[in-house]
Amino acid sequence: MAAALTPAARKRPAPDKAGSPADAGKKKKRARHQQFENIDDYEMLEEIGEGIFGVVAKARDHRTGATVAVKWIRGGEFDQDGAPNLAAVVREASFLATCRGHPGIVQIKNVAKGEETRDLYIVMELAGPSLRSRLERQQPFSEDETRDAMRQLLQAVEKLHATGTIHGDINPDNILVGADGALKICGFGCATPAGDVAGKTFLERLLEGARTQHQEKLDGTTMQYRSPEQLIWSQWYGPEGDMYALGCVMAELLTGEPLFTATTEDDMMDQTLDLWDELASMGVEAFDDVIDHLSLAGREILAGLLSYYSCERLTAAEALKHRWFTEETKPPAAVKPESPGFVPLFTERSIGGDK
Ligand SMILES: Nc1ncnc2c1ncn2[C@@H]1O[C@H](COP(=O)(O)OP(=O)(O)OP(=O)(O)O)[C@@H](O)[C@H]1O
Repeated sequence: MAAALTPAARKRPAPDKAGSPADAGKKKKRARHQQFENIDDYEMLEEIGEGIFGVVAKARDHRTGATVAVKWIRGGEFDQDGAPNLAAVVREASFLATCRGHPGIVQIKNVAKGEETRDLYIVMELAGPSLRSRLERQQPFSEDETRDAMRQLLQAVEKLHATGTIHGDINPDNILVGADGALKICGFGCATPAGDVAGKTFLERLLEGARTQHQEKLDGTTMQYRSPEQLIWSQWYGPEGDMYALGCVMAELLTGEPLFTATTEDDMMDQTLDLWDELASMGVEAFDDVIDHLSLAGREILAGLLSYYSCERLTAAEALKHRWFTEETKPPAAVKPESPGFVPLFTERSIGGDK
């Protein structure tokens, strides 16, 4: 069994000692907290996540008393004009808005702009904790739990892809787990429109030069969940990259450990090629050593998602029609559409500046 499928010796975070890097991080977060409290309508309760484009915090909406999640992107952090921020936020908010109402995608409530600071805020429903923290705290998922989780994720990704959106950064940090086990995909900072690449094979994309837009954001994606084509030909990746990431997530649900543990792009490529080699030579038996509690049908899904060639990879719609989902003995939980509870987007209003 090659390294790619060996359960990872995942490194736990170092103990939080005074003066350690973790402590320095906390001080940084506290400083942000003080500034965040200056926002008129939202009282910051605690920071819950951080991406390259902003901080996500649990916050209380003073007007309604509701607890929400606010992604705060500081104005001008990436450009003196602040223009790239605005474009990125509008794009991220638009992707979320397009999918609103789907239970598997975190609901956007509002977008706001601080007139003085030019900070931008995406207000969302609060969900979570993240699947990453669930996996770190509890046992790996059983096959039934994995099937339920994968069904929800595939339905959400089917919706995303149907709207022409590539998420681009699906990983356990960007999957939130509700108290009832309901999963929601968040973290749309690297999302991109399928645009020119939609409906084309990978080869057609290469020949026609049809590139995925905004590929500059690939650096922000989580390397251990990148598909082979994202690793090699990053400008031509399509929605299939999300399917590969879902394969990585599925393996992690079953083992409790990340499928790939590479820390450099070269290592990641080596591990990706090892997996390709194993799947090519052993087929679904490639998973025997690490996933002993998965039926043949489940292994077919896993192998179909982790196919090296993007054109052979299962789409979300195809995966959902597979017998692993359709022939299970237990009836699937009904998925009810959610009321978006939506406040119109881009109602620009001042939410206070630095006072
Ligand atoms: N609505 C939410 N409720 C609870 N937690 C959230 C919510 N949205 C995001 N998070 C948490 O905050 C983290 C960072 O979110 P963010 O949207 O910044 O991620 P990202 O898109 O991966 O980063 P970036 O936008 O910088 O690329 C997520 O990984 C998630 O764990």
